[in-house]
Formats: sequence, C-alpha cells, structure tokens
Amino acid sequence: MKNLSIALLDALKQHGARALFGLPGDFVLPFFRHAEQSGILPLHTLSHEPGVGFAADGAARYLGGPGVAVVTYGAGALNLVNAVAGAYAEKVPLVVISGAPGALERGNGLLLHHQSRTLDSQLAIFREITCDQVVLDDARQAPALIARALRNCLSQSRPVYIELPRDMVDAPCAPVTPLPPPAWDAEAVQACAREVLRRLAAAANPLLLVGIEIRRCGVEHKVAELARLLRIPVATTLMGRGLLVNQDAPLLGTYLGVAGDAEVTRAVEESDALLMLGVLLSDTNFGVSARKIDLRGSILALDGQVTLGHHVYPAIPIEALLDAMLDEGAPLDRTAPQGLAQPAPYGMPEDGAAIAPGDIARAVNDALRLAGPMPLVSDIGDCFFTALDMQGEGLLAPGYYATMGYGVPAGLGLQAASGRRPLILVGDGAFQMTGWELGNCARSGWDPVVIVFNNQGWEMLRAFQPEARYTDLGDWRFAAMAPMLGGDGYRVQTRGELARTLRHALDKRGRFQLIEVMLPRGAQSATLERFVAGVRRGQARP
Ligand SMILES: Cc1ncc(Cc2csc(CCOP(=O)(O)OP(=O)(O)O)c2C)c(N)n1
Ligand SMILES: [Mg+2]
Repeated sequence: MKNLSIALLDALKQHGARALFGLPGDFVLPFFRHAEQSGILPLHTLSHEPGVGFAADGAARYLGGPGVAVVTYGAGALNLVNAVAGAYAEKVPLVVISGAPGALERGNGLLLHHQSRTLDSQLAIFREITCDQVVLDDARQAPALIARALRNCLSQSRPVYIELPRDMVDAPCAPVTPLPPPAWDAEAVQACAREVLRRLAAAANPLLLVGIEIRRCGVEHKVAELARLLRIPVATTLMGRGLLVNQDAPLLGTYLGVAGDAEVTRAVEESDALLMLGVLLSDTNFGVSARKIDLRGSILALDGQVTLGHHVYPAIPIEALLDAMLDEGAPLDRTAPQGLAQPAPYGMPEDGAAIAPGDIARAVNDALRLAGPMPLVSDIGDCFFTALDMQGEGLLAPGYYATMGYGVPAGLGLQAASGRRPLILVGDGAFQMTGWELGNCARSGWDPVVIVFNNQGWEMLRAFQPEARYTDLGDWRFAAMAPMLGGDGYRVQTRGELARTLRHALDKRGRFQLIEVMLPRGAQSATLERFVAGVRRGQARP
C-alpha cells in the first residue's frame, strides 16, 4: 500500500495535472520531499505565493487540467488568497494543497507559529473561495475525499482546498479511484435544447455570445460547429477574447459595448435571441453596454444550468446541451453570416516616432506573422486593452477579476506546464509586483518574451483621476535589471527600435527577453480611452 502523499500525487496526475507549483515551509516540507523524490509530477518553486498561485492558474487555463499550488500553512496559504479568489471568479480549476499542523501539535495547548485566530481559520477563509474543501486527517477517508475534491474541481471548474497535516504524509493509504462526472437527465437536456432551438428559430436576429466557460469545458469546437450548422454569427465577451480562434466560426469579434466595434455592439445589443454560452454577467463584460441588454429575452448556459427568461433548467452541462442542439438543430432560414471580425492591426511604421500603445499591438502582430503564433499572457493595465488587438494563440488574462501581478507568473506557469514560449504583456506597476519571478527562469529553463509597458505610472488610475500625483511611479529602468536576473533587457523609445528589438528577442532562445517600451506619460490605447468613457457614461446615468 502506498502512502497518502503518493496516492494524492498519483490522483492529481490521473485528473490531468501536469505540474506542481509551490513554495515550501515546515508544515509542508514532508510532502515536498515526496513530491520531489517521487517525480510523479514536475515540481517548480517560485519566490512568492501570489506567483505560485498565478503560475498554477496559467497552467490550468492553458492546458485545461487542474493547476496545483502547494504551500505551507498560514503565512504561505494566506499569501495565496488573492490568486485563488481570482481563479474562483474566473472558473479556473485550481488545487490548493496546504501543509498543516499534525494531530499532536494541534492538541498541545500552545499557539502554533503561522496560526492566525484559530487553527481552523485558514480552512474557513478558503471555504469562501473554493468549491470544495477536505482535511486529510484520516487515511481511511482520504482516497474518497481526494476523489470528491478533484471531481468537483473539474466538473465545476473552480478551485478546491486540500489541507494535509504534516503527520499524515507517510500514512499508508489506498489509491484514489476517480469519480465519474455528475450525472444528468438526458430527457431534460433534450427538452431544454428543443426550447432553445425554437427561440432561435423564431428570432429575427439570433446571435451566439460566448464566454470563458466554453474553453474551461473544452467545447469551443462544438460551439463553432453549432454556429455553422444554425448559420448564426458569434461574438465573444471581453473575458472570452481569443475564443474560437482557428475554429472556422462566423466570428463577429469581441463585444465591448461603447468601447468596442460599433458593428459588434449593435449586433449584440439588438439581438432578439441572444444565446450566451459560458458568459459571466459581469460589469467587465456588460458594464459599458451602450444600452442595457434585455436579459429576459436572452438565454444563458452557465455553471451547469440554462436560464431562458424566467425558466431555469438545472443540471444541464453545457457540453450535453451542445450535443443535443447539434443532434436536433437545422440551418435557420438565414443566409450564412460571414465572420465580420475586424482584421487585427498590422503594419507599424519602423520610424523614429515615439511609441503609442496601439503601435505595440501592430509591432507584435507584424512580428508574430513572421515568427509564428505564440500564447499571449497579459497582466491588468493598458497592456490588457492593447492585447485585445493582438493576434496570438489565445489570450490568458484575468479580464474579469482584474488582479494585477498575474502576467509574468502566469506566463511562467504556462511555459512550465506546456513547454510553449509565451509572449507576456505587463505594465510597469504590475511588474513591480511579480515581475521579479523572472529571476527563476534561468534555473527552470524558461525563456518568455516580456514586453513591459513603461509609462512610469498607474495609467489606468490616471485615466480616472488625471490630477492625482500619487499615480506617478518614476522610472525603474527594468531593462537594466534584466541581466542581473539572468535574462536580456532592451529599452526602446521609438517604433523602429521596437520592431527591430522584438524580432531579435523572438529569435533569441534560452534566456528571458525583456523589452522595456517607454511610453509617453498619459498615452492610452484607443480601447482604454473608450472603456473609460463608457464607464464614466455608465456612472453618469441616473
Ligand atoms: C492587485 C491589484 N492592486 C490594485 C489594483 C488596481 C489597479 C488597476 S489598474 C492599476 C494600475 C496599473 O498600473 P500598470 O503600470 O501596471 O499599468 P498601466 O495602468 O497601463 O500603467 C491599479 C493600481 C489591481 N487591479 N490589482
Ligand atoms: Mg504603468
């Protein structure tokens, strides 16, 4: 019989995990030893737990399986909270494994180091940001608890919390038998699919609007097939940017309300049968709508249920709904829409002019057209709005939860788990938070290309409070620091320098490449300007 640590590691691998990300401490050292010595999953350490969480998140988003973060009790696990909360908000299947005090030390009457209020305070905190929590303090129960937690992590596409007392890691433990996904009622699914198809057929302007859950559930190809079958155009939400790329779908583009393409906005907001698949009804997706979308006339398939106006069908997995619609659907009486997606911007002039954010999108699109597609990972800031105009191999970004600090570690997690080299976009403010994780690249064999949007300030905040002085961050000279961190740094001031440096950096492998793009103070992307105007308009409305 194996021990509990090996049973847990085997189960993680069986459920699709491809790597462990962690930062050890005494409560989790025994598990780290098994993780490293067993080699069941590669173990990558980072320098601060937010980076551990974002790296696990990036791996999960890119590969679809669970991302795994392994930390010590208290100071470690509570450092992870923001990353886990963001994963919960954006439906990322994350597994948090926290070491914890053993039974004897729990009962010795002393306050333990890393303890906050009580020894169960941490569990209480993680109850709020995970869909399931288990404490492995009994080896007989452990296999069933692990199986339940991992099944819920994947079926709900949300983080789960596993607390592992350090005196349990060597306990003899039976292997974990994976549980089947939750059952559903085929008849209810068929009835729901027929009602959705009837509504679409009766509409003058049916439209599909897709969100991030269709990627988490691995059904993008089925959505594209449905759009082609029914001859219905598709738009993505802000969070869904990058979905259905290369899926041969009649893609209109990304819905950004008043901040986006007017054609796409009109198509979404004037649709009389909006079928929303995997869409979060969030302010970032709908907060800048030109006019309020009539949700009563729309259909929402999210979180395993389908809402049609005032009807709710519970327990309808999105893949089952799509399969039933593909079985029963037929072309609606419409001409097949041609994808209207606005072409991405190309052709940045390679001259001596100062660089604007929009130039960075053009330069990246020009360079990737030559070098080949790369996964894009963006932090929050104007780099995110600029990334919406980039043609990458999908875009990973916390577009709804909107936490800074995501970009660099998430890109490292993506490369660690998949081997693919990412292009990371990050502002100077966000780089100050977690950009230093690049110092782990040399020993881990990672070599991302990182573009730092250096406008020497918190520009997104300046957009709302131009008079503020506290948004000025000064010039941190990131490129000059790159060699000390084991990479190559380039500081570029003109469009010509940007184009040449980007081509050079994409060619250079084996060391991270940091391109510090100097942006004039106050320079904003057109999308950010429209987004700010939209938010202001929304706030001004009675
Ligand atoms: C963890 C966290 N703390 C604060 C904030 C609030 C914020 C949102 S945007 C922003 C400024 C970002 O500055 P940066 O230089 O990175 O990018 P740019 O605006 O283009 O200049 C802040 C402080 C968020 N979102 N997350
Ligand atoms: Mg900035």
